[in-house]
Amino acid sequence: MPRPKVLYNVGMTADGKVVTAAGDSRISGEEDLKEVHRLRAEHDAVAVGINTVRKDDPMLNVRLVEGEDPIRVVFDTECSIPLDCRLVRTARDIPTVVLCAEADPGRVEKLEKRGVKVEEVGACEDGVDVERGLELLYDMGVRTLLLEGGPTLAWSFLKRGLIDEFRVAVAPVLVGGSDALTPVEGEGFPRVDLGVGLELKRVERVGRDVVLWYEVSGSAADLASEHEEARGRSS
Ligand SMILES: NC(=O)C1=CN([C@@H]2O[C@H](COP(=O)(O)OP(=O)(O)OC[C@H]3O[C@@H](n4cnc5c(N)ncnc54)[C@H](OP(=O)(O)O)[C@@H]3O)[C@@H](O)[C@H]2O)C=CC1
Ligand SMILES: Nc1nc(O)c(N)c(N[C@@H]2O[C@H](COP(=O)(O)O)[C@@H](O)[C@H]2O)n1
Repeated sequence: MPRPKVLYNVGMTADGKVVTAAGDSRISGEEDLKEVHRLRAEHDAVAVGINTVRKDDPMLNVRLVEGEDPIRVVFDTECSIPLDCRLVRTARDIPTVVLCAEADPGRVEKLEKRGVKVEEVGACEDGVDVERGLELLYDMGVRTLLLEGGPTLAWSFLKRGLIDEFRVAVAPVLVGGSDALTPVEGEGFPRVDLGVGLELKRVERVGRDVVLWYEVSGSAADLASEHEEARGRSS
């Protein structure tokens, strides 16, 4: 089934954290934030997990550069999104979709009255059925999706092979914290060679940050065997 192309984008400290243990996620510098808004304008939709909504109360719109707002999508298993969060409060002006596993009809009514579109797509082991959710977005006309996190939702996409590109802005700061989250959380792959392989496409300095732009190129195990084959051919 067709699905949108997915770019996962995060701001990360030089020691690999996307939020401090105390909950501060303002990591990217001003220039990179402008780039993030440019990316939002270039994508049909932007998606986050419900914890990011709970912690950051984000807008996910385009306001630092000229451009159109993308559709805002929240993966929210039980349709628990707060009615007073900014996404819901602005849903009449900016298309906002909540993808849930199943929802109480009273809850759906409250959200839809406020302009939010609620879609029940069923469950997977991690929460909302991500594959079905992406297919539904495709059916709605979404061809490109900017995944903005958080790391728990990103793992759910990654382990299913649903991330096509990864862009990370590395900020020149160290924050430490063994409880501070990294770009991808979840259970993780047990071995490096089973991880998702990346190919570096671009490195650029954006203000004070360094941006690394990767394409996903299969599992690290696949890449290792291709590399061995190429070595065999050249010897
Ligand atoms: N620096 C950066 O660029 C960014 C930082 N962040 C930070 O990340 C933190 C939030 O990340 P995190 O805690 O990982 O939470 P997420 O935002 O990834 O949300 C995860 C939650 O989404 C719900 N969910 C629904 N369907 C799925 C699914 N299929 N797979 C996984 N989760 C699903 C679950 O909650 P439920 O079961 O309740 O529905 C789950 O616990 C915040 O502190 C935020 O500031 C976030 C984005 C970017
Ligand atoms: N790329 C990036 N860099 C950071 O430093 C960030 N904190 C984020 N966060 C993402 O953007 C959301 C906030 O968006 P608004 O400014 O409210 O529009 C936040 O919730 C994360 O998804 N991204």
